Amino acid sequence: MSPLRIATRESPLALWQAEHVQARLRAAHPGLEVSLVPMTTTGDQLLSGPLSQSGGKGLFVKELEAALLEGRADLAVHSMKDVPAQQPPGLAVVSFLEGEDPRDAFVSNHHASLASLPLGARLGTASLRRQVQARRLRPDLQIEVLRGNVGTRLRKLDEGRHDAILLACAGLMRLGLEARIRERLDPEQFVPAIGQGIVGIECRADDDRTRALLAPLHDSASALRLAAERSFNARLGGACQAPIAGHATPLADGRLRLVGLVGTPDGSRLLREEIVGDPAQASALGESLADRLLAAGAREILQDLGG
Ligand SMILES: NCc1[nH]cc(CCC(=O)O)c1CC(=O)O
Repeated sequence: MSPLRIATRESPLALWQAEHVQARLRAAHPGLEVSLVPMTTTGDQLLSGPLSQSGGKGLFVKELEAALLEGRADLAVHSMKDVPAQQPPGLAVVSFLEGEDPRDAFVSNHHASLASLPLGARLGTASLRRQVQARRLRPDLQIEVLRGNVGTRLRKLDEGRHDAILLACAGLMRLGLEARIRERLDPEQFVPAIGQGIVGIECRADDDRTRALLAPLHDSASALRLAAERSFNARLGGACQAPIAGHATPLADGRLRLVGLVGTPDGSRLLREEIVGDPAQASALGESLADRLLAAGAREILQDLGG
């Protein structure tokens, strides 16, 4: 059997995720050779270069997808949060691993929570989704742009450039940095990003061998969550410049609940809706929620942004 090649970004978090998938594949298929093909993406280069006004999520996955399409790798491991709503022709995201904590993390060396930050404190985050939700809870804060890999962001916090920063719990936990989390933000008040905390695996849609090898890694609860959240995002128009959040959770009675948020980039308008329904119709649920938000004003917001 030829070795299975995993395309991955070179950031510590991406490497952790790729090595995790490598270990899972080896465990599921003893004797299978699994290798890593690390590569730098345009998104990674921009992290250290000039600030691009959100060049689109696709920047972190495009090079990995090119490697798949050109046959230089067989699968790509992604944080689903960074994966756009639609894949290029010929590729498919076929497996989702079991989800890690989907919540956002409040990280600070001197303060215990977002609510207890002193008046006018400096909060670092680059994500529009986090900016607008933080501003709504704490309009007094000075929200500052913070970019880079998880390690870079923590270093900037430790250097005193910010009083606190916001990151995903999942990334910190994977990197063994869980102790840095001071507060896990309530997903009702602070809606997580679509796919946050879930690792997904993409391959060529017609590559039956890779798909069969990946099957034992697939988690159906994550797949449900993603189906609802990603169809919500796709219906809203995918990679636009508006802050968007979406988070699905299974209810005790077996139904699926989906919360969605769309706003203007400056947070002056923030629309939130929720829906509960049959998990077997997860994609339709996401689309219905998007339609509700579009009717409630998201259409104007997205049109104004040219989305
Ligand atoms: N945008 C970078 C990114 N992509 C995925 C994660 C965290 C891990 C995950 O959501 O699965 C992070 C870091 C962060 O937001 O703190």
